[in-house]
Amino acid sequence: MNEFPTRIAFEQARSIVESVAAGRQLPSEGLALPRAHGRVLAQDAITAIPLPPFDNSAMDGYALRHADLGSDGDTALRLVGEQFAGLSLDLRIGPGQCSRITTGAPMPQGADTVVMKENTRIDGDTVRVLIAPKPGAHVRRAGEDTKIGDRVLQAGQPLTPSRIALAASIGMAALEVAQRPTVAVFTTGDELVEPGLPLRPGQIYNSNRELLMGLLRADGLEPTAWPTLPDDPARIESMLRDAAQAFDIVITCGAVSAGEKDFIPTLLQSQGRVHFWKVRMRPGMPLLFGELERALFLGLPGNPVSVLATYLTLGRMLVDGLQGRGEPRPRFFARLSAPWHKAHERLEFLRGRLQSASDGILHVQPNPADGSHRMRAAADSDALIVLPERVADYAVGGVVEVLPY
Ligand SMILES: Nc1nc2c(c(=O)[nH]1)N[C@H]1C(S)=C(S)[C@@H](COP(=O)(O)OP(=O)(O)OC[C@H]3O[C@@H](n4cnc5c(N)ncnc54)[C@H](O)[C@@H]3O)O[C@H]1N2
Ligand code: MOO
Repeated sequence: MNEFPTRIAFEQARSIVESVAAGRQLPSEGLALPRAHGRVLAQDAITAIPLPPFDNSAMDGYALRHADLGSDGDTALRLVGEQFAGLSLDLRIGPGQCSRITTGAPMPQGADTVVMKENTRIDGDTVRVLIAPKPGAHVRRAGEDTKIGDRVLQAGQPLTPSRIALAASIGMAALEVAQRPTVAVFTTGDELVEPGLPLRPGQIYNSNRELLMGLLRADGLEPTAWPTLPDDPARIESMLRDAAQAFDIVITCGAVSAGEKDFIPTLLQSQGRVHFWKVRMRPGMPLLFGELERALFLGLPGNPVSVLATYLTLGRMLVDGLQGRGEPRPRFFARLSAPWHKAHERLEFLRGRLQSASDGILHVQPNPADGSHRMRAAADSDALIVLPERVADYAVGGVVEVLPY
C-alpha cells in the first residue's frame, strides 16, 4: 500500500493532477480539419502563404488610379475591362482608365483604389465617379493579416472554429492533434435504479450517470457508460479492473467516503495507487485520485452536486492536462447579488445564477440550497461560485470568482 496525501488543499490537488497528467500526455494523431474541431493542437502551424495571398478589392465597384480623380468629386474614367474573383486576368489600368471589380478579385496592375459601385454612374464605357474615395480605399493588401513564416497557431491551443478556419485559409487540410482520453464512467450503489423503471422503497434514480456523461461530452469526449456497480467488493474489483485495462481514465461516482460499503479507496490502495484522497473542498471532499492497471482513476463522491463540482474543477484539469492543453481557460469574476455567510473552512463551490446588469457588470445570485444532494439548486443555477478557504461574511457587491457551467 502506498503512502498518499489526504485532506489536502485544493491547490495541492491541482498541482498533483497537473503533474500526473503532464507525465502521461496522450500521443498525437493527424486528423482532417472537419474532425479536428474541439481538439487540442499538438503542432505549431506556420504559414507558407501570406494572407490575403494577393492585393484584392473589399467592395464591388471599380478599380482606379487615385491620382486621376479631380478635386471636385466628379470624374469620368474609361472602363477598359472587368476583373471578377477567382481568376487573375493580369489587367493593367492606364491614366484615366478603370476596371470593373468584385469583392475578393485581384487588383489590376496600376490601380491603387476602389470606388464602390453605389458612388458611381455608368454610361456606356464611361464611369463617372460621383463621390471620390480616399487614396487606397477598399484595397485589402497582400500579407496584411499574416506574412509567410508567421506562427499562426500553437501547440496546446484548443481548436475553436475560428482556428480551424485559419488553418483552412493557409491551406492545411489536416492537423496533428492530441488524442482524446477514452473514459469509462461508473455509478455505484445498490440504491440506484435507472429512470423509467419503478422505484421501490429506499431506492433513488440514477442521475449521476447522465450528469457525468453530459459534462464529459460537453468537453468534447466520447465517454462510455458501464453498468452500475453493486455494493459488492468482488464485483466492483473485477469490473473496474476490466475497464482500467482498456480505458485511459476510469471515473466512478460514490463509494469513496467512510461508509461500510465504500470499497473503492481500499481497492485502489491495495490493487493500484492513490495520488490523493480527500480534498478540503465543499462539495466534493472525499475525492479520490489514483491509478489502476493502465488507467488514471478518479473516484468522485456520490452526491450529485459533488460530481458536478469535482468534475468541473479537478476532473476537467485532468482531461485538459492529458491532451497537453497549454492555453489557460479564461477566468470570470462577478459581484454577489445577495450576502453570503460561509460557516466552514473548506474551499466552497457554491451554486449561483449569473446575470449581466445594464451597466455591463456581471452579477451572481447565490442559491441558498447549498446541500450537495440539492440537484434542483444546481439545475436552477449556471455557475459555481468560488469562496476561498476560511469562515467569512460576504457582502452584496463583493467580487467572487465564478465557473460558468
Ligand atoms: N462518516 C462520514 N460520512 C460521510 C462523509 C465523511 O467524511 N464521513 N463524507 C460525506 C460527504 S462530504 C460526501 S460528498 C458523501 C460521499 O459519499 P460517497 O462518495 O461514498 O457516495 P455514496 O455514499 O455512495 O453516495 C452519496 C450520496 O449520493 C447518492 N448517489 C450516489 N450515486 C448516485 C447516483 N448515481 N445518482 C444519484 N445519487 C447518487 C447516494 O444515494 C447518497 O445519498 O459522503 C458523506 N458521508
Ligand atoms: O463534500 Mo460532500 O460533497 O459536501 O457532500
